[in-house]
Amino acid sequence: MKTESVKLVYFSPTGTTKAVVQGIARGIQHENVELLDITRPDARVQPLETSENELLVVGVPVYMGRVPALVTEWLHAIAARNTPAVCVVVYGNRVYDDALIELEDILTGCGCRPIAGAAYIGEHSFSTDETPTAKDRPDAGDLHHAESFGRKIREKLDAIASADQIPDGAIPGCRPYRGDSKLWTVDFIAVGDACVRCGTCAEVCPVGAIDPEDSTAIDTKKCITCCACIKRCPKHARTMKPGLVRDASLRLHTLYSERKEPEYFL
Ligand SMILES: Cc1cc2nc3c(=O)[nH]c(=O)nc-3n(C[C@H](O)[C@H](O)[C@H](O)COP(=O)(O)O)c2cc1C
Repeated sequence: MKTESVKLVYFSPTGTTKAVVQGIARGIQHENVELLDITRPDARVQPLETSENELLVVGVPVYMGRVPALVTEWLHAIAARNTPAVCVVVYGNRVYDDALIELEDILTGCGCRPIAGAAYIGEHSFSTDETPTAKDRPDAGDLHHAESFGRKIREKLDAIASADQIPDGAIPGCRPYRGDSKLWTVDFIAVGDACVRCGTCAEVCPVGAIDPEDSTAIDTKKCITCCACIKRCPKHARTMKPGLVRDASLRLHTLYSERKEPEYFL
């Protein structure tokens, strides 16, 4: 089937999900690719409308084995009409549990026809230089895999005349979903003297939890512990205080150091 465009939709506070879906898009090789980055709160105001003539690629990170609760409302509101869709989850080398089938269910529920799914590995949000987990992933091998997955999606689309011919259910998973969509409410970010109040942290925060005028003022009720502000601080002024998140970082580093590989389902 012919598609007029590919829409790449992603939520990606620390950039690994974005890198993966862009890799997939390179493999799909469509001349008309539109990016819809829903990481920032202002990008999740307008609902998305799509038609049968488009291919939707939706990528989210795995949070506690689930699709991040923060984006489910926006995803549920997508207005699709038989739109072929690719479901992509990116996880930090621990587990993705049922996040992929959850994403498939959400997209099916709003009128999409899932054509493929994949789980990739990205550097864990809680990874630090001292306790790295899946450091620098997706790496060249992962991105090569993503491009090859993209080519396979294209071949699958080329082999059918319309979205009605997409066969059901290649994506594995259980219902009710494992994992827990409830995140921690925790005061875990230390701001050091190197901070120059440039405001980058507030800009990259996906939930508006940081005061743009005072980067030490963090609303812990809004914070989703994504660590974008830590990882993207140009002065490396933000670190983890001792406690829940730093302990988790050490635990992940200790227990999940064995490299996992991407998987796709077509
Ligand atoms: C609150 C939270 C929960 C997470 N839960 C999981 C998980 O259950 N399994 C896992 O392997 N990685 C987990 N991660 C790690 C992210 O899925 C991973 O780092 C991903 O690559 C981040 O995507 P991004 O770079 O697009 O933000 C979690 C990260 C955060 C912030």
